Amino acid sequence: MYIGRFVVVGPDVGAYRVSSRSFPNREISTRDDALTVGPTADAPETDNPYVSYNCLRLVDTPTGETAAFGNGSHVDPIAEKLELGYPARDALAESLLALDYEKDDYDTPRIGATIGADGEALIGTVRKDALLVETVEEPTLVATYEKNAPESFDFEATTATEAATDAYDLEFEHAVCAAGVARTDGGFETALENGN
Ligand SMILES: NC(=O)c1ncn([C@@H]2O[C@H](COP(=O)(O)O)[C@@H](O)[C@H]2O)c1NC=O
Repeated sequence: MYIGRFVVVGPDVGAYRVSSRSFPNREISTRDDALTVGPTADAPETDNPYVSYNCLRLVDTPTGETAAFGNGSHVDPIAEKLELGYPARDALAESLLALDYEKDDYDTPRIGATIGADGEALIGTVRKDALLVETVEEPTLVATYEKNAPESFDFEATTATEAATDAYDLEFEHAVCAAGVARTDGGFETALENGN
């Protein structure tokens, strides 16, 4: 089954996977406190505005360090609102709604998630027909296609590295790269899996 990009979160560990039929020549790289999706050196040029972006950011908020991740440029305003002290629900809902679903051939939804220092985790999506933002108590997945509403998901990773590799290895078609994040006693850890 092809479900496109997806996030899994719950509550202490999260992952974001790029699956792509159209733009497989991409990888995740680390830049300061962000993980960034971009083209590999051999990727054909594209003017598609939706394929390069920060997919994960760690930010200091008034309630402690928080992770924000998702499938596009909305990750930045989510992170910035968290830094300003917005509740995660509001940061997700306002940023998803402001940027809205992508204006491409598929009306691709935006998806995102947060994990706070206090263990609070949320997941959300904006589709052409809905805005959904939920608190997560157990591992939960939302994807751009097919599984386009948050659903409980069996995800046993406990570290950032496991989260990235487990997400990358899931059977959903056209895996390209994945990011993982985990809350530890010493703060957040991140990891990436580019399949090479
Ligand atoms: N975030 C991404 O990595 C991303 N990759 C592709 N898209 C969008 O989704 C469309 C379909 O891509 P695909 O056939 O690879 O699922 C692309 O034309 C592009 O507009 C993306 N946008 C949202 O998921």
